[in-house]
Amino acid sequence: MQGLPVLTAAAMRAAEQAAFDAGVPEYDLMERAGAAAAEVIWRAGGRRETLVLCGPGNNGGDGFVIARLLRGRGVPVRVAALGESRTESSKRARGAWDGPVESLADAAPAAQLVDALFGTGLTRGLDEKVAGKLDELVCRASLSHSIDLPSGVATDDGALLSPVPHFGTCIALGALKPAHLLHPAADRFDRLVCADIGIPVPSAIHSLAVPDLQAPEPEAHKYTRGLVAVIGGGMAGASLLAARAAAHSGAGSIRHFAAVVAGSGPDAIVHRHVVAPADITEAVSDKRIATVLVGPGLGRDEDGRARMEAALASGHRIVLDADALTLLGEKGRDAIPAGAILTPHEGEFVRLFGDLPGSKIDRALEAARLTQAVVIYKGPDSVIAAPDGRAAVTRGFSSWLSTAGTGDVLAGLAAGRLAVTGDPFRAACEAVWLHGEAARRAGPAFIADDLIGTLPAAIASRL
Ligand SMILES: NC(=O)C1=CN([C@@H]2O[C@H](COP(=O)(O)OP(=O)(O)OC[C@H]3O[C@@H](n4cnc5c(N)ncnc54)[C@H](OP(=O)(O)O)[C@@H]3O)[C@@H](O)[C@H]2O)[C@@H](O)CC1
Ligand SMILES: [K+]
Repeated sequence: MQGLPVLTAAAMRAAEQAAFDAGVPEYDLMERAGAAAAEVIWRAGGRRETLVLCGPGNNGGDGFVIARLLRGRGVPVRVAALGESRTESSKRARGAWDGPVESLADAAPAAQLVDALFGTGLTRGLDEKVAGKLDELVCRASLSHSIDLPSGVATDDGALLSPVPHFGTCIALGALKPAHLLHPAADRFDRLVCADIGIPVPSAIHSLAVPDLQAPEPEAHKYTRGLVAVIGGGMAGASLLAARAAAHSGAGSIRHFAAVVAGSGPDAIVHRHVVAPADITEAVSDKRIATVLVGPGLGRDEDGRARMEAALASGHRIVLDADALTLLGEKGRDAIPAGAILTPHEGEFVRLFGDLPGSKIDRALEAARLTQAVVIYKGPDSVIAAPDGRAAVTRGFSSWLSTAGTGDVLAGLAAGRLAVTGDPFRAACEAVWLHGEAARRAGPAFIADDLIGTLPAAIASRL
């Protein structure tokens, strides 16, 4: 279950170099990249009048190849360049274009715009005039495509180095780059297409794959399918929401221990009103428990702390969320057991790990390495990172997920899938995907409870 590989600029250059070393002529790669991108543009735009903007590097070289191939298909194409071509391959591609080359500053808009100004070689923001001209031309086109990356984004962390217009399509070449998935760059285009350029692109980082799920074995019973214990505190609504998500995750049996009496929940969940933290110890001593979830509705007081300690001491596989993460931030992350799943949002992440350097992917991977836990670093671009260096990054999930209680649902799903699979990274990836798919099916303006209702259909779609 792998998504598309994600490579940094340096990793992509290394993959290209390996191809050159294996005998692939350098210019061939540019022709392949240009041909793959031209195909995508042709399918979208047909014979629409097209303006291709070409920068000084190899991204610009791709642009010249695209222009030539589209013209060969009868598309009326104009080319506008930002200065001279500086690399050998881009000079060759420019030489093979036998039409005129306008200057970018003077270029008039066209119905279709192709941005081949800068790709992975961009090291600083675009000049104000260039950024302004690009914005104008993109806004005046009815179709716009950025080649490899929208010009102005930082390849490796998704930052905007200068203002970047909003493109219709981004055509990634050879592999995804972090900026295709990480915000704010990932929000600068609607549609993402990854064009194959025929070279191996090895990476431990992928876009989040659509999972393959299995129905229970014929001999399965409620314990073999996984018993999840959800430990709540004084705010039983949050832990009940998590328990309900776990109950619809595929796990076989759910127990919910809250310090206060929860509102009505499905009778299939065993609810127990457990007030004294010592009684939590007894409640989680059942050897049949596959996974413990602690955090949603826990509270950050002494009582919450004692309940979390009891959960940690149980020795079961554990998912730590919400208040448990904040309490661990105070207690020290050494208390996190190896093999746990952590589900921090931005604030909880910083409280636990401080200001780690690098992209969101780098930070998630470092957090996973430090704790030997699987980290679901939540946000519009959630990153799931494993201690062994694997990571999966989401794209395009519903922005309606930014509502109260959805984190509790995700935590319950993670606990449920961990109980089913016994594999923290796989469970975390499946949970995040199911959460996003349940949200897609719930449509706009849903509340967290609605996700419980769409979960069975989300699961059914992957059986
Ligand atoms: N390698 C391959 O074979 C293949 C690569 N492929 C393609 O190559 C792309 C990477 O190409 P690339 O490395 O040449 O970098 P690119 O993004 O074109 O720009 C670098 C140039 O821009 C300049 N520059 C930077 N910032 C600037 C600024 N703000 N304002 C002005 N100038 C600025 C910088 O100059 P310098 O920083 O040295 O001053 C340099 O001249 C990649 O995304 C993909 O599209 C595909 O064809 C597949 C085969
Ligand atoms: K570009």
